[in-house]
Amino acid sequence: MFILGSKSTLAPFETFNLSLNLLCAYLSIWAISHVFEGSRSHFSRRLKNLALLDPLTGAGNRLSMNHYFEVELQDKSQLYLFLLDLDFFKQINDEHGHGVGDQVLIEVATLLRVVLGRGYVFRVGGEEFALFSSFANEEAALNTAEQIRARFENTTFDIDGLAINVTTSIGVAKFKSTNSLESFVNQADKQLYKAKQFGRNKVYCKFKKEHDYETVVA
Ligand SMILES: Nc1nc2c(ncn2[C@@H]2O[C@H](COP(=O)(O)OP(=O)(O)OP(=O)(O)O)[C@@H](O)[C@H]2O)c(=O)[nH]1
Repeated sequence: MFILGSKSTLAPFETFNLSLNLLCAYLSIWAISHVFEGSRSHFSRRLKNLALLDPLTGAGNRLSMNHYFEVELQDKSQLYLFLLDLDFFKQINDEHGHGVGDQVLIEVATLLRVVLGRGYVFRVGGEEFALFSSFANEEAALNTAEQIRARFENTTFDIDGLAINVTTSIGVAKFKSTNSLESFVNQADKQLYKAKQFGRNKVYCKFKKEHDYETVVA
């Protein structure tokens, strides 16, 4: 009580000095914590990217596909999955080397993002990609898958002066309310298998009648 009630014995200059010191200390702590917080969030972003992105192509990996499907995606009612695999990719590696193969994969991922537009691209295997997007109906989904197939057929990648052509086989699946991610992927995988089996550079899906393939799909 005595101390609280006592008059300050500090001279005005000392009071000013003390306030200045306190202000400096406060600003220093603020600046340090600010820098620390900045680098902490930078590293946490980098860690997240390392965990969720394929380091070669920058596309999402399997883990981010799971997160996207299970957590982020709210409305799956019009969802379609294109499972896309490059045809005879081993030949590119064998003929031009793994480095060129890597560059092709980077170009492929970029082209997929461009052609798909709104939608998500994940690299789920060496030369296999999973594309998720919503469409108004089956025809629209199939048309887009076919456009992607045709785009690859008509694109020549320039890799360090080498002209590289690669085609794709695509299996398409439409989401059903009973689907888990695994069963959804399996559904598309069955169609991809058919596309490979029946000649590659093709789009297959369950909801398209077999006889239509001759006319619509290459
Ligand atoms: N350059 C490169 N090649 C990869 C990578 N991951 C997988 N591969 C190669 O992809 C090739 C896949 O070969 P296969 O499974 O025989 O498939 P494919 O030659 O595309 O033939 P189909 O799929 O049957 O049309 C192998 O040569 C793998 O080494 C990668 O990250 N970089």
